[in-house]
Amino acid sequence: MQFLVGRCRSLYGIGPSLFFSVFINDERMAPPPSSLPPPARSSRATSLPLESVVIPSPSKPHKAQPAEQQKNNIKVCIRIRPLLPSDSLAPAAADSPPKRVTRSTVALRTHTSGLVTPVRSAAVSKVPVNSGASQQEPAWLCPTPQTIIQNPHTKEYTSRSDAGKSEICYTFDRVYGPASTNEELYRESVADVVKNCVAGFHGSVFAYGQTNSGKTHTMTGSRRNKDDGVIRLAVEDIFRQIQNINTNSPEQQHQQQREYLLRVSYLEIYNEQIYDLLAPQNNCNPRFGMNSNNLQHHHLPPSTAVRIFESRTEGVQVRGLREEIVTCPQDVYELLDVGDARRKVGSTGMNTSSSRSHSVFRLVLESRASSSGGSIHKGSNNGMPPSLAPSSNSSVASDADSIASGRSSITQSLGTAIKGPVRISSLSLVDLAGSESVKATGSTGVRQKEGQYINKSLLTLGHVVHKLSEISARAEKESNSVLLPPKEHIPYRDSKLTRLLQPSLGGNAKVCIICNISPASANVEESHNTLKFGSRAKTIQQHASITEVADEKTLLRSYREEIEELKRQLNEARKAAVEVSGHTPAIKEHKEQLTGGAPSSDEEDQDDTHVLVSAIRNLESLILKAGAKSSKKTIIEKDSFSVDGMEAEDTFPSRRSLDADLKRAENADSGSSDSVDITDGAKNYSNASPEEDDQGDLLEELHRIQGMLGKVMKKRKDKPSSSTANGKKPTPDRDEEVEKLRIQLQEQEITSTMRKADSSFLQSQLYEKENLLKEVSVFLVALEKRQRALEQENAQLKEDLALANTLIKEGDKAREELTEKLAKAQQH
Ligand SMILES: Nc1ncnc2c1ncn2[C@@H]1O[C@H](COP(=O)(O)OP(=O)(O)OP(=O)(O)O)[C@@H](O)[C@H]1O
Repeated sequence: MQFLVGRCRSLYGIGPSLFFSVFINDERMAPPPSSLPPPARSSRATSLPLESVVIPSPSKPHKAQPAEQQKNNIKVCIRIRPLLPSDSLAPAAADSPPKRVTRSTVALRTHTSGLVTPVRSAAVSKVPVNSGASQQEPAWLCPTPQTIIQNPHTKEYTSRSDAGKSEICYTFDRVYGPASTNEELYRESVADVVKNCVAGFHGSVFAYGQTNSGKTHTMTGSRRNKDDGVIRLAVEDIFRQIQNINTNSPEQQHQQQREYLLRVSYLEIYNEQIYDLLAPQNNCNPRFGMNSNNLQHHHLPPSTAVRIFESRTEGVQVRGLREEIVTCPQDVYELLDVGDARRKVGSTGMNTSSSRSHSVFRLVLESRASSSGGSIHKGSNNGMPPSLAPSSNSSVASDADSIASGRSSITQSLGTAIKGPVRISSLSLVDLAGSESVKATGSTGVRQKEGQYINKSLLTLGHVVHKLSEISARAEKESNSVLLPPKEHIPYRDSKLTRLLQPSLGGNAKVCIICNISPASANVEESHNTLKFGSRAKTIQQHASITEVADEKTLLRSYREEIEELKRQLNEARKAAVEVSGHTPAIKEHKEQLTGGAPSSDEEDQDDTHVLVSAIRNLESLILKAGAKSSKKTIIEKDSFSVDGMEAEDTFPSRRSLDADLKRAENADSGSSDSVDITDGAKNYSNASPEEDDQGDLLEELHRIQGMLGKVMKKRKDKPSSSTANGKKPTPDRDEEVEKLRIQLQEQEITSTMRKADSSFLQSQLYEKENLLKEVSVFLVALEKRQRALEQENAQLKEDLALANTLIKEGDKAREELTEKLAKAQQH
């Protein structure tokens, strides 16, 4: 299995028009590509739209899953946090007079699993329970791992609407008690969504609940206590799963070998504005020099506002949102640190570090079968294609040869693989801000305003869930499967939160909703609301399907093709150089005489080739071999990264080590003053605005290598012949002729390489312009139509006006006549 990664980030979107969703059972695989409908558009991969991140949108109505299966696509679990000392100090609790509730015959037992059960037979003395947190009883009991009931001792805290009911028992997929751990919750409730996501299904995990109920603790965990939250556990799990895919039996291995490309984004919705938590600002790009040590809140620039919009063809998109390509958990953790530090947090009367925004961390996985027939992995280099074999300094020529000879086998095997469908899935991990009452939090001013925005968006989420559950219930009643999108209006557009979550709630994702509740009796009413929300969400029926893209519009494929093209170019250049300068023994001999054994230009050329080979290897190294074990939470950064996966990469090389590797390859050639400025891209990158960055940093990477290729050619052209440099007379005509030929050839190579680079660049430009033109012409047509309609309206209005004027005149005349008549009559 391979793992395809990149060192640059990209803003990048793929419109659903280019997608098709293939309904398949969870266990079954998608139909073969041949049965897939043709792509809506096709173009070179390099001309991908780079300006927006597409939120996977609900698929078009398609054949429905059986209702039972649809229900299983949404899992709801409850988590009760432990009682905190602050619970007794919360304003709501403080507001209510301490009630002397006495225990009678029911005692509680907290099991090691966190389950809290009543022990009915126990004789318990009567003690007040609301006189302090330590003496408080939890307001909730979990008689079974799936049920939750309110502690009968806290009935007086129940709202009037629920008070009449004898015992409200809620049932969920799983209820976690106060002693439960993040890891346990992850393993039992979330891991399945993540597993499915690696298999190609979209997935979403939400933490929902009132403020101070433990959502952030669940999703983010506590670094201080080394207690990872769901997000980190999911990230680690995804990488582990990708690695482990190869550890199956050889037969399965053959079927399952896939390469993956992962990218992440992180946003927050604060006061109904979307902010990019990973946006680089003021040279503070997370990719350059940012590490967890300098992530003090006050050192970080604020996040950047981005825009959400929805088009009929492209679905929900976030324009300007940054996506980072990641190669190992460590990469993701660094980004998470950046985002978490930027997220808006404030102190309220209920929570000293209350999230003031909803956050959405999103991981997109592109994957495809890495070979068809497995030929890509067969060969002499431990089963790897020659181009992926490890190299040493002494094997420059053989490396280049490897690249050359590997070409045919790669293009053969990739020829089919590149054309194969690319599977795209996303995992959204959402930490919602908590609902809060002004009375309970005691918020004023900014905090109060934030609270209003939070409540409003959560209210809309509640409406959406309510509507969806109604639709599902009706469909079930009619024993129909739900067809999406439903015809009824669902108020997704009423808040940014629901617009963003639309694909997860009304789309085709597998969802896990974690409802966090507080154990404090003062919060019983809010907890009931949360449980009701969870119960409703549980009834939603949801499709889950794998999305596969048949055309070229994926980052994965675009990357692959560019690498192949680069290798081809290098191979051509090298072959030509060998033909001219190295392969005629007589010339070689003569040159040796002239140079007296000093390094010849051939050797220098070989050095250049080595630089190129290293550079290409760096690109190639973006294709990582997985399959080896990664030690838990310990991702070792390797200084030099071998691209041979069979040489046991015990871990994923981090983006930083890849960067360093590439830099080394670049620096190896830094002596020349006429060098193509290969660092420009990086400089521009760190200073560029997100919009500028949109223009394909990935391609920049590839073009950089192309630039290096050009540079080597140029150097060869400019370089005086080695014999001259050596102070020996370049007498023989033959040698001059050879030199001349060499120069001519190099010129041709340069021209051809540049042309190819230009052509690919121009092609992408052309495509963009064409698209723009299309949009403009559509707009113009609409405008013209509108103009014609307006002109017609205008003409009609003129006619009406003329008519009205005539009528007025006639009226005036009639009035005058009447006036005259009246005057006459009066005279008489
Ligand atoms: N399972 C748990 N174990 C220990 N402490 C917890 C647990 N869950 C929550 N807490 C603690 O409870 C407090 C509130 O948790 P947290 O900030 O995660 O709540 P929240 O629901 O995210 O609140 P808000 O919506 O205001 O951001 C924190 O001090 C946190 O450490």
